Amino acid sequence: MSQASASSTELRTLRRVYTDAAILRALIQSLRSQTRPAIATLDHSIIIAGPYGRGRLELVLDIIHRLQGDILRGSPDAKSLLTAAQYVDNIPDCKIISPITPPSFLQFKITYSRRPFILRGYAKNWPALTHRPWRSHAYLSSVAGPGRVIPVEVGNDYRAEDWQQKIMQWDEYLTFLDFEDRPSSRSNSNAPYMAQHDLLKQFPKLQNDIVIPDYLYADLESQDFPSYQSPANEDKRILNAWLGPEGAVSPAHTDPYFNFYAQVVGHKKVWLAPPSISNSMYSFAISDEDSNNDRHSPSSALKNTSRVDVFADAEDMKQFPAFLDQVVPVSLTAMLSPGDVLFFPPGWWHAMKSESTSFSISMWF
Ligand SMILES: O=C(O)CCC(=O)C(=O)O
Ligand SMILES: [Fe+2]
Repeated sequence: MSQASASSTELRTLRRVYTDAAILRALIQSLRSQTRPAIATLDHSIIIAGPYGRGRLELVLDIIHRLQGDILRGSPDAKSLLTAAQYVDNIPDCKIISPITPPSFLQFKITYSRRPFILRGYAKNWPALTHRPWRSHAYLSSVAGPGRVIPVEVGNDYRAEDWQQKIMQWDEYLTFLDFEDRPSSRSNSNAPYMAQHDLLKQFPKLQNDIVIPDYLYADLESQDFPSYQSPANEDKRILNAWLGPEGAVSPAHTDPYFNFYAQVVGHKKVWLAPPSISNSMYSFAISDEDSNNDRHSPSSALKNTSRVDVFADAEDMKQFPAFLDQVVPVSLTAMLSPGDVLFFPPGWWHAMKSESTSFSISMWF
């Protein structure tokens, strides 16, 4: 190594140490309610150090955005800042999906709808997050009334052999989950997952608790997305609820719709990759072509689902070299907190993992 490159390595190390020290300092300041000094500390890391390090710019901007939200709301939300910070090294080699301020209807229609983005806190004033809280067991039980049943998924995730769908009592299901007003003493990570279910149709009172974003009426130019399909119902949109325990996973897959995905309760880790890398996703469709006589040949329902566990360590992904080479460098990730809304276009690969009891609403259009 030459003298010159040794010193540029040192410089990079210094910039990285400065950046990480600034992030830690800002978090401590925010915990002491020194919100403006915390923003200044983070700005220093941008001005002086770059900031340097994988995902650090996105993280610094995200924390600033949240701190500014705290100033506007007048209350520091140190917990959500810590969640963002803890997250940074969770999934290596992924960029963080940019959080942006809400675009205008036209900006969304013309440019923003082409790529994933996150609107932090966009849904924070929904009744579901304020006075009719979906984080309350008592409220969720009351909107249903007694005797109601719902479909749940049991087993690791829908690729596993022991995976099944069952119908169970809504009230019984709620007792498996930790809610703010009824913390359960037992670990709930083996509870079933109520995934992709039109709960709002079943319990219509819940429809008053959310607000459909205007963006859903943007009538997007879908020819740029070859896999796009218009939802085949009158509303031209499909709403689904996703309620599950910590650890509930949806493996990487694609859907043919645009998606606004709102996080209402708890935290959810999301992973995304663009349609262009589909050939490196080891989907079950490709495995069907490769092996003629696979007795576990999955049904065509899995052809848009990957065999790779995208949340696993790189070590466990060695059997999927094209994924490591082609997908990992372009994949994106984020942690959604209550009130955050994620957007992504049709054909984008996505996987989700609940970090706590989590309740989300997807809006396909
Ligand atoms: O929340 C999840 O587990 C998956 C959500 C999803 O796949 C979707 O909204 O299309
Ligand atoms: Fe999906």
